[in-house]
Amino acid sequence: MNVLVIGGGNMGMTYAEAIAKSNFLTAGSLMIIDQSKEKRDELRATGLFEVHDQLDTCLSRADVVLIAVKPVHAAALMKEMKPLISTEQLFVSIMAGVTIDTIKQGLDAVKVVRAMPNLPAQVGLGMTSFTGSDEVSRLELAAIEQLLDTTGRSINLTSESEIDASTGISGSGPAYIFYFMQAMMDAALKMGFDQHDARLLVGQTFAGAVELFNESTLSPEDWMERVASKGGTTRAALDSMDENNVNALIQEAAYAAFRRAEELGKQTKGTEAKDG
Ligand SMILES: NC(=O)C1=CN([C@@H]2O[C@H](COP(=O)(O)OP(=O)(O)OC[C@H]3O[C@@H](n4cnc5c(N)ncnc54)[C@H](OP(=O)(O)O)[C@@H]3O)[C@@H](O)[C@H]2O)C=CC1
Ligand SMILES: O=C(O)[C@@H]1CCC=N1
Repeated sequence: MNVLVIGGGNMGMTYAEAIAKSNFLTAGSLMIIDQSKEKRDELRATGLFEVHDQLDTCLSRADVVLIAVKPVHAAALMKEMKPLISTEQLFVSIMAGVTIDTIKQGLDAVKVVRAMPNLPAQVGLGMTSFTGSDEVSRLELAAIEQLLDTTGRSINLTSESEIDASTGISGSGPAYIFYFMQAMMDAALKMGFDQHDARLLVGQTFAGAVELFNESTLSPEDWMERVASKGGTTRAALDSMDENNVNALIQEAAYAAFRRAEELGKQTKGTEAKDG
């Protein structure tokens, strides 16, 4: 199977590296293209894949095409791709919000998988949700699942609305964790720790808590109870968060991302995306 990744930014590069380092493809069957010369030089320096400057040297050779450009660039890219593709090819888009119908129409393609990965894919701990158009066979979907799993774990969802929802949880989610970490680091710095120690205290606390959660079937709430002694320090912190409605605010943030994914879907329908 020949795979072409279009867009060698954060996610495209991550996928290309993960696929190249896995045993999923035979040597020489992974190609990547980016519009920026600087990115192409960076990609060539890895020595892991064939790097292309032009679609006409690589697109028609690909069985699977992974589209990893920003939603705002989708329309222009699809216009460029359309004369070069065939209906046998399978297109996997990781663009937030951009719907399967938009891609089918934009490319005149039939086999489309829409996927939503996340950045921890860079360290093999990615979480990707995906769904395919009716024309994608079970066998093809299973092969795509294997491809996506080179970056971590995946979940096959049944509707695009669930893909938009998962964008608000796992796609954008790593940034919420970093937001929380930044707030904890800010507090540590205010308490007098230096940058190095604040980073260690926060990083190891997150790593430990996540490990406990993943190694058990307990809920986060159960774990909170195990940390909080009656009348103790943790209860003071948790009460403060509850009084300030932090849970509701985090949920609202996740919904904001979900709604933005839906908006991007509408904006990219048949026209150029406005932003994103
Ligand atoms: N970052 C993340 O955590 C996640 C991102 N995504 C999705 O992944 C996609 C990519 O995001 P990300 O990697 O962060 O974005 P980046 O901007 O880092 O990467 C996109 C790359 O594609 C290049 N590009 C744009 N148009 C073309 C074209 N026509 N042909 C070839 N290359 C092109 C861009 O070049 P230039 O810089 O010159 O524009 C850029 O190098 C987005 O659609 C996003 O929604 C999904 C989940 C998580
Ligand atoms: O912020 C974004 O639009 C992309 C999609 C999910 C994570 N990053």
